[in-house]
Amino acid sequence: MALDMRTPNPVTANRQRTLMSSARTSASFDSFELTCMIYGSAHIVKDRRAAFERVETILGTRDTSVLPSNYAYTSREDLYMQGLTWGKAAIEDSIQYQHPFFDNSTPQNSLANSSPFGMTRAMVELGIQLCASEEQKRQWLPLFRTGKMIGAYCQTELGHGTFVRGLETTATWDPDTDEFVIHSPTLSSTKFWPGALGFSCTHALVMAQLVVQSKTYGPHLFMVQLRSLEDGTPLPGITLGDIGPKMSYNTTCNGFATFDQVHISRKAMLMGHAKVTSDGSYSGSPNSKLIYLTMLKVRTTVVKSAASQLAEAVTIATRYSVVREQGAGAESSHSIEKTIMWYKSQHFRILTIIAKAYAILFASRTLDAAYEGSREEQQEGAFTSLPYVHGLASGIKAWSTQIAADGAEDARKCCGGQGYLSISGLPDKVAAITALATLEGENYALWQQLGRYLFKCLDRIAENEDLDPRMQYLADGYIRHLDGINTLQYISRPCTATGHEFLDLDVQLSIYRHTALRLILAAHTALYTSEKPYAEAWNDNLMLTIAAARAHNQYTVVSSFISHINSLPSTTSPALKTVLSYLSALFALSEIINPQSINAISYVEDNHLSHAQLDSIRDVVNGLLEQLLPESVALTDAWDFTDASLCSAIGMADGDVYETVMEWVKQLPINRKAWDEDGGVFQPGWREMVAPVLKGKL
Ligand SMILES: Cc1cc2nc3c(=O)[nH]c(=O)nc-3n(C[C@H](O)[C@H](O)[C@H](O)COP(=O)(O)OP(=O)(O)OC[C@H]3O[C@@H](n4cnc5c(N)ncnc54)[C@H](O)[C@@H]3O)c2cc1C
Repeated sequence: MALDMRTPNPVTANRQRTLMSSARTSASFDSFELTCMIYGSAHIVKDRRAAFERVETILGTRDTSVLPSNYAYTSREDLYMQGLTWGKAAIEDSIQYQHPFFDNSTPQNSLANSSPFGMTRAMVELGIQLCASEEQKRQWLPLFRTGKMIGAYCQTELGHGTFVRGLETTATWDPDTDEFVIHSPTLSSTKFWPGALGFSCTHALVMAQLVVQSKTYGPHLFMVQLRSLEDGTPLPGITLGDIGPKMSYNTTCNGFATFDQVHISRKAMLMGHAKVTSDGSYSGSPNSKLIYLTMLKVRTTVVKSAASQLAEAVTIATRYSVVREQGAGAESSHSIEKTIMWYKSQHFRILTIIAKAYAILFASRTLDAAYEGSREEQQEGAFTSLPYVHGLASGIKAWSTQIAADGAEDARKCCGGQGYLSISGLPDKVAAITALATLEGENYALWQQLGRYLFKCLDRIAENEDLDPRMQYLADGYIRHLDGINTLQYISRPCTATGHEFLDLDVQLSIYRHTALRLILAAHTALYTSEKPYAEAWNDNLMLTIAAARAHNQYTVVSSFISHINSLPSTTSPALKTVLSYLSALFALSEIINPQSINAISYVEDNHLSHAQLDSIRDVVNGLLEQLLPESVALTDAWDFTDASLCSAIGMADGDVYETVMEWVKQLPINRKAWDEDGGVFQPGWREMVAPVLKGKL
């Protein structure tokens, strides 16, 4: 007997479709207006939709009744070939139609480096733009932009990731040939992890220790050809391979590379900042941090990706939650089943995750603006705002990727058993988001970088020196005492708000400001009053430093959310403004009362908020949840994800969960073989393993 594989996706109304439709129509605002706000304009939304439609049509993924191939064919080789297939479709579309939609993210809304072609745009072209000379840009950019060269960004080694200065690969200038020799001197210097390095790229930007006339100048970037452009084989002296299956990102070939005395032209060193001339003289970069500009810029992209990937996960969970029904148990008066969204715990989890996705989106805009401002300043040869931007990017990247990973995992749990199915799309999305906490600056290293910047600000305040204007709240927050080592003092003003006053944005900001000022000074004092050597004192106080950095970041993020809402264009509809301001308040207040938020305890540990005030905040949050419940589906629809890109049997826009789950499950190769060939049982397993057990032939 064969399973019916051709069940069409029913278009007739079923209960789930009806529930979805009413959840969607309950919104008070037009989700398209929010879509335009997310992506920039109606024109961009139209072009973006067209790009997705073209690529999804080529890939054949728009027919959602067909089981997506990534759930059917899952070997290492299969997944890599699928990544090549959709990566090729995306890059060809971008080149033909000259658009940026797949520059930093894939047709599945994942970060572009999960495509074998993705590193070219996302990091290599960027590295060239930021670190190469004008001549080098003219030479390389057109080749990468037209697909004539495919890139990887090779920094991490088997032995070193976070500690970039500890990289061991060397680039030694050879005076006899006026070339650099790229070499891997140890096993631990093997380049390990770079996306596309395994089998897809032709060239790589390689981070190596520059050695000129026996002097080491630290890590610099070099353009190295790795493979023959004719047949893809590695060039002499270079060994390349794949690093194997990963939690996610299996559609690309993260790889390893070793170099055995590989000669490259001197002009292959990226010489936009530091230079080596033909007589072996070295001139350094005007600012030592410029070598890391590519990573800084990519961090801004990672933050945007964290927002959209979290939005993807919560879109699936929201859609499932408004169509999935469960009763509350025999002892409950709710004998009639309710959609799971009705239960307050689900309602709280889903809506706070939605709020976090928007908080990250708006924080990313603040970061982008600061980054662009700093770039303009750098074009004029000034670097004064670079430390601020570096601190800002460190905090927002570490925070956003952590809450996106935690939020996506909770969104998955919100879908119960079905969320554990691969075909829900959630396991892979959760695993992909988790990588963001590690790549482009490991989060715990980044918290420390922000902490270091904050302490420098406090030192400047103590010395009565100017701060970046965006850090003025620190200068305003402390009183200077000119005697003793602890020269700064924070005078705390207790929070006096009650009831609905917590909806006041200034009240919310003042709570966050108080906590930041208190924790930054506490960490600074602990560090500077320690009698241990600095490195030991730093390590002893690391958790205080991280708490301080997190508190400052929370203040920045809440300020950014509020200021974006305050500066919405005058054309924004009142309904949308209201919904976004509720969302901002939900974000700010739920972080304080939710015991699962990392910082929750810091808002109450000094009694700045009393027990009664916490109860008031809980009431206000409950009110916000009620207001926002009818908006849930529209708030996630606004991200404009296609069904094909969500690739989720339980997250279809039309709510058709059960039909899709069963259609896809029936098409799994293991079921097809069992039903089409073996009479409803998987014969190899039954014959060789189950039957002998049954027949006692152990
Ligand atoms: C999906 C993915 C794609 C990647 N793509 C690329 C790529 O294209 N190119 C590339 O070059 N690399 C790539 N990487 C590698 C990535 O950049 C590194 O994994 C990252 O920099 C972290 O380094 P590590 O793995 O050596 O971790 P480690 O530095 O060994 O960190 C391990 C643990 O030690 C802790 N730790 C380390 N140092 C400190 C410290 N000073 N203080 C406190 N705690 C510390 C960290 O917090 C972490 O918990 C990729 C990684 C992933 C997961």
